[in-house]
Amino acid sequence: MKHSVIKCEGIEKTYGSGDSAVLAIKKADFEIYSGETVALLGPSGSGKTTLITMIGCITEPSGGKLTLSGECVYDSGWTIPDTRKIRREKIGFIFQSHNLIPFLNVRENITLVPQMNGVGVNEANTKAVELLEYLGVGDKLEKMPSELSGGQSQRVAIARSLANNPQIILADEPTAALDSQRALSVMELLRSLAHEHDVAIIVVTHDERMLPLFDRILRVEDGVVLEMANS
Ligand SMILES: Nc1ncnc2c1ncn2[C@@H]1O[C@H](COP(=O)(O)OP(=O)(O)OP(=O)(O)O)[C@@H](O)[C@H]1O
Repeated sequence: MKHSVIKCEGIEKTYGSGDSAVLAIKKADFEIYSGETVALLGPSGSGKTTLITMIGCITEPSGGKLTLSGECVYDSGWTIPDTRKIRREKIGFIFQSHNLIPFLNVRENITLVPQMNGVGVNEANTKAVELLEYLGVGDKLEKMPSELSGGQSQRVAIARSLANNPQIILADEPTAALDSQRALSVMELLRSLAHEHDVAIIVVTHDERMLPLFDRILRVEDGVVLEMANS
């Protein structure tokens, strides 16, 4: 059954203060459920990165309330002692450039966070193999990031984001560096992941061709978050 994974109530963000203050996100109210894929659209500077980094407990909001999988994490201030713990346990991040650690091989890149969370080496390795196979790059386990193509790196980055069994995946233009065929297959993969594993996925994208693959579309205009009809 669907349950609420991300709940924003009047979440907002102002950078700076006084004359130089920038109101990057104006009181946003929305809820995202397990299994949903949500596109986050909007022009450059409209506030998309600010919004997903607040949801990812990286950027501290300036006000409102944020609840992740039923746990209130921000209510006019962080309500949890360690935001890193929430990130490690609940959230997977995928960035525009894959951000793999260059001096660790694929397996080590994927097992790093689970091991920090206390998962044993063998269990973490088994999971890494499983994920890479699921993502079609099972043969890259012992390769270094420099030996992978762009599409393969992005698949490994997706495997890494899934290694801690997150309830939420936040992706900032994950397909920007890929040609349209590979971009489409990465997006299809994310979509089936959401549906099969009940993960909520938010993807910042500028690519209109991807929109039919999303369940919902949110648009940020000048800091205002709006729900759009997905036709
Ligand atoms: N650390 C910061 N300090 C001050 N202002 C900031 C900071 N980060 C972002 N801003 C401002 O907040 C607004 C929203 O920025 P944000 O990066 O969230 O937009 P975006 O929609 O992600 O843009 P893009 O598509 O170009 O990445 C912009 O006016 C930006 O200049």
